[in-house]
Amino acid sequence: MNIHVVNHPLVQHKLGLLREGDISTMKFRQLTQELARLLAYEATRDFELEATTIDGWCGKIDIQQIKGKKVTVVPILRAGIGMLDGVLDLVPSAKISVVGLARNEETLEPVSYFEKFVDSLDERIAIIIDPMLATGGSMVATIELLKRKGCKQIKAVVMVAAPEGVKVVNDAHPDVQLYAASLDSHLNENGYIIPGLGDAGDKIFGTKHA
Ligand SMILES: O=P(O)(O)OC[C@H]1O[C@H](OP(=O)(O)OP(=O)(O)O)[C@H](O)[C@@H]1O
Ligand SMILES: O=c1cc[nH]c(=O)[nH]1
Ligand SMILES: [Mg+2]
Repeated sequence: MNIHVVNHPLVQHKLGLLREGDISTMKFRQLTQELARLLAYEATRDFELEATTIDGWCGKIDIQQIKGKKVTVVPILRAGIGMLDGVLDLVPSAKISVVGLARNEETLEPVSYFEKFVDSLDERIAIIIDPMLATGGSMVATIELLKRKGCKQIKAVVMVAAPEGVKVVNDAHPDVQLYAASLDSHLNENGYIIPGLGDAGDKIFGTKHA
């Protein structure tokens, strides 16, 4: 299975806290931001550097800077918004493209309701963010929208992934690199990740039901 599971102690500790059954909206949101920041750190690890010379305090000095490529962060609505500020903390100049998808609760198919992309996607690295990769339907739909717009380099950062969804994404788009805090056990009969987090969108937005 082609997925990079980030085993850093901070990531695993925060993920454990996130799994608490009756977690508050505030705590879930805060931990989601913190995890997003740590996962973004890993997902940007292979960004290319180039040498350049600047005027330092003691004269010319050689420094390293990230090479040319521009970044677009792509939150999948709604839940992906919960990770956005954490990722932008590390890539503050990134432009934001938005994809609105909601899973039909019976068919589990993603239903599209919004999309707005930044320009020059053929020159950008796209970092898709969504807390949950379950059947993989929403992720594949987003990757396909980006590729149709010319995007050639795509990474996807999720907090929790199910093996079923990872396989679907790997099979359809083997070029897309996946990053997660956990590869969980399986999906239940309602398409929820086990042990998972429950409904991440509801928990981030405070619409969670009893
Ligand atoms: O891998 P999949 O089976 O497609 O499921 C994952 C999707 O489901 C959730 O969103 P949801 O549709 O609940 O919408 P929300 O973010 O508005 O809560 C989640 O945030 C993903 O986008
Ligand atoms: O477990 C899941 C599956 C889909 N969406 C969620 O928010 N959680
Ligand atoms: Mg969604």
